[in-house]
Amino acid sequence: MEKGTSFLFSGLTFNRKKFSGDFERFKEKKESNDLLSNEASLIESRNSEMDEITMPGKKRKRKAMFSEPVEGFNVFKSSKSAAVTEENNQTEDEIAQGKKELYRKMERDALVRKKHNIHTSGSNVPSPLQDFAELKSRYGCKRYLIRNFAELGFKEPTPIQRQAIPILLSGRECFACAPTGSGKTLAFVCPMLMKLKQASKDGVRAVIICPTRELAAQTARECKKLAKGKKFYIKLMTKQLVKSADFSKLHCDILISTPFRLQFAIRKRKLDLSRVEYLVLDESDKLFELDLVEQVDSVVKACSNPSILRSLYSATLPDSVEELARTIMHDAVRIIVGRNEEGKLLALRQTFAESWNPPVLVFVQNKERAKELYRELAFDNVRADVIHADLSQIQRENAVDNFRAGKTWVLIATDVIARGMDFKGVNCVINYDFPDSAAAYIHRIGRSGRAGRSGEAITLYTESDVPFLRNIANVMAASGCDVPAWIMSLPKKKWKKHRPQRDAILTKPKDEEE
Ligand SMILES: Nc1ncnc2c1ncn2[C@@H]1O[C@H](COP(=O)(O)OP(=O)(O)OP(=O)(O)O)[C@@H](O)[C@H]1O
Repeated sequence: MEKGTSFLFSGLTFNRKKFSGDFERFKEKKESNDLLSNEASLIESRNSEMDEITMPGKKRKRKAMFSEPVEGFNVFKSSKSAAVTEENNQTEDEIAQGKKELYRKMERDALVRKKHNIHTSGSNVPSPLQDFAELKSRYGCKRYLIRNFAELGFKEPTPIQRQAIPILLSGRECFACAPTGSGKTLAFVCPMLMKLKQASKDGVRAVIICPTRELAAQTARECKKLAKGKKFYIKLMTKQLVKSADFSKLHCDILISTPFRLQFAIRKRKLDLSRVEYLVLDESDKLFELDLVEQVDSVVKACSNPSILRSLYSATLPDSVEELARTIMHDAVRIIVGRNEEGKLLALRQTFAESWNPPVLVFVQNKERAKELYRELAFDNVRADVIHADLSQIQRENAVDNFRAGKTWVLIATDVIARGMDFKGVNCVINYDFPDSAAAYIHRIGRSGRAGRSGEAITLYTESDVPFLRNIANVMAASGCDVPAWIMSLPKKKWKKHRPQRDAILTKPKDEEE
């Protein structure tokens, strides 16, 4: 999955002739984009200064410089001294100053990305947000939105919000991979509200497609909360609406729907999506699965406005999704946030904060990780306990007794220590660390729903586990799970005790450790 293909969407292969229409429209957008603040415009104009400085008649040179992946400090790798020409009227000092400022900005951006574990690829990626206040200073964000963030208790943007919002506000398309619960909804709703500015009666202007009705309803609720105080027409495509609305008269700024209902409305009810300016595909990995992809495709086609801005969000980014994304997007930026271990902790926290059904048994790879996870959950007031090999037999038995008696709701364990222990009435098993064999997987999930009761099993995985996903797919399918098609199409791999080196389970930044 991680390809290190930093030149993805970089524009190196951009065919100007073929996409001349798009090229023109991006140019237009840039000129008419009145949301860009002074600072952003300054950056834009500086970039175009560099454009002129480095490349009169030498476009490749400029591309090499701006296509470099802006990650870590690699940004300076290919920065070459600029050629000075007679054609521009700048002095060498001015050019040097401009370059210096540009490098400073790139360094600042790289630091923010590094701190928040944001990885981007694509050309000329807009700077990530340092805080919500920048939305106002850089993009002229209206007060109601900032006020709503404060009322909802959002103090600072989450990593995906830091990077996706400026990209979309700069008129660029993006596809983003960020863990569950990382605030993706706000990441696409905020720029949408800012760009739409105010309610209009010009037909549907923005569409958000979600794979399930529940998610669509939740997104509509979030959207309304974020738009509070501003009269936008935000509509959820309910069964009622799809059957009875007169779509020719429907006032709708933002329409949120499943692909099925949208496709139905387009085909049978003459819903016109030709004016849609923003299209969001949420949970795109699910949307691109076989049973939905055709419906999604017809919606994407119906959104025929040539100036449309598309963005795509997902908690996983399998190659198949990335390939499909590429077919519908132009010069998009790829954002990957909080990959791996960090994402797992976030997902677990969200599960415990939202909907869960204790008692829950959580499996990790070794005793060190069991202790680390226990320390993290202890902060969240989750009634958790842990059993590991450093505890005495009595301590372990007490932990299990408390779990059985309902005094603790979450028990963290390793495979070894859990072997032979009877955990009756476990409602959910969470494989926090991917099992190291199919037998371990069966053993773990067999702990839930015993004696005829139904149970739930959640398995979290990171990139290093992906090659082994297929190995548990059959067991998942046999226990009634809907296994995504892309997992079924992976090759089976020999297990060889899959216990990868994982980052520690730790939310405290490393530089704060004593
Ligand atoms: N900047 C923020 N600060 C604090 N909380 C936030 C912020 N942005 C969003 N949230 C909250 O975080 C929670 C998760 O957000 P959201 O549902 O958008 O995540 P998600 O990435 O879309 O997850 P999922 O994949 O499950 O849909 C929500 O309760 C939301 O209100």
